[in-house]
Amino acid sequence: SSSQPLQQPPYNEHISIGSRYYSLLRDVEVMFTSMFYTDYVPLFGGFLDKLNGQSSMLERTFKDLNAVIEKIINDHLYKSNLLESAQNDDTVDVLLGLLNDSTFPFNTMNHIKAIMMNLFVGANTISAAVIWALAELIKNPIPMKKVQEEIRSVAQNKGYILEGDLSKLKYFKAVVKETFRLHPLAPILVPRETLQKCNMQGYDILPKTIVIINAWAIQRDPEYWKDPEVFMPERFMESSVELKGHDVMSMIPFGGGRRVCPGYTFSPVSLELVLANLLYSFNWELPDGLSKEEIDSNVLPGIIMHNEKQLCLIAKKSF
Ligand code: HEM
Repeated sequence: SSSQPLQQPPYNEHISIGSRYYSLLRDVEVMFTSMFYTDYVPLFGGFLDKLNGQSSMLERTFKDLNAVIEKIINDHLYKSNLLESAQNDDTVDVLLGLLNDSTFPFNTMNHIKAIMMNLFVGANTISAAVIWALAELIKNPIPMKKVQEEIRSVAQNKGYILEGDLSKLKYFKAVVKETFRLHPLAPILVPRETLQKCNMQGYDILPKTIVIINAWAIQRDPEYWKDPEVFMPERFMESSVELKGHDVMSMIPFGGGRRVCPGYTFSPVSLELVLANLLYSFNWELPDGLSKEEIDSNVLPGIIMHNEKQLCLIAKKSF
């Protein structure tokens, strides 16, 4: 990360967060999983990365990301000079409050920028999960009907679903799990390095070997899942399988162990609240001329699995 001091306003005026935000998110996601020759052939790889444009793409993406993060930080610093009360503090205000706090080990501006980058990349997961769930439900009208009936009977005429309602939505929770099973958002977990020699299925794995874990394949393994390609939330109704990654052989949408996704604690609730309210408030239909067979399950390149073609549905107010 950059060690340059933050710029004073007016700063980086060419960056309008609104216009660059979404394309930057995509570029950052792609960069995270791009292959760089220099990682494998340190001597000549840099030259090849320059030749194929990877290095300049990385530099440009980093520069823009840094500029967006600095703009957000500056806006917050400027705002907190105007407002004395901490009443409206958000995550960035809290992080800035830790600057130079000697009791906190990650207290420099670069640490704060790095934490913000993690949040920035993580933020796109919730919307991706909502879209996968809606795509599966529109393709499967029986689960769609069942889940909407359950949500509407719990919410009754209240007009919305609150966090406290979620624990009563057993079938809905099964829909969420089934969505994560078929569409793990980060299918190739964070790479691991072996500490000691081990043997897996007859293969000797030496210490310091990079191991890639394919959650997508694990969650569609016919040895653990009946009809693995079929969207069938019922499979989770009587099952003790959780999202947290205790069942490493069958279900790890948030990874597991020391590198488990730190968003695990709050992401499921955020996603469930958004999805449950969308299913409660609207009936969903395909636009004229589009059949459910045409809904795309292909994914874009990058660290998070997004549909290649945008999902386009018609929402009709249900009450
Ligand atoms: C539905 C939502 C999400 C899913 C399915 C998801 C999934 C994952 C997975 C599978 C990993 C790799 C874990 C491993 O290798 O064991 C991961 C890592 C990570 N996630 Fe998430 N994530 C989600 C939301 C978020 C959010 C909202 C944030 C940030 C606010 C976030 C931040 C991170 C970070 C920083 C890592 C890297 C952790 C490390 O390397 O130690 N994630 N996530």
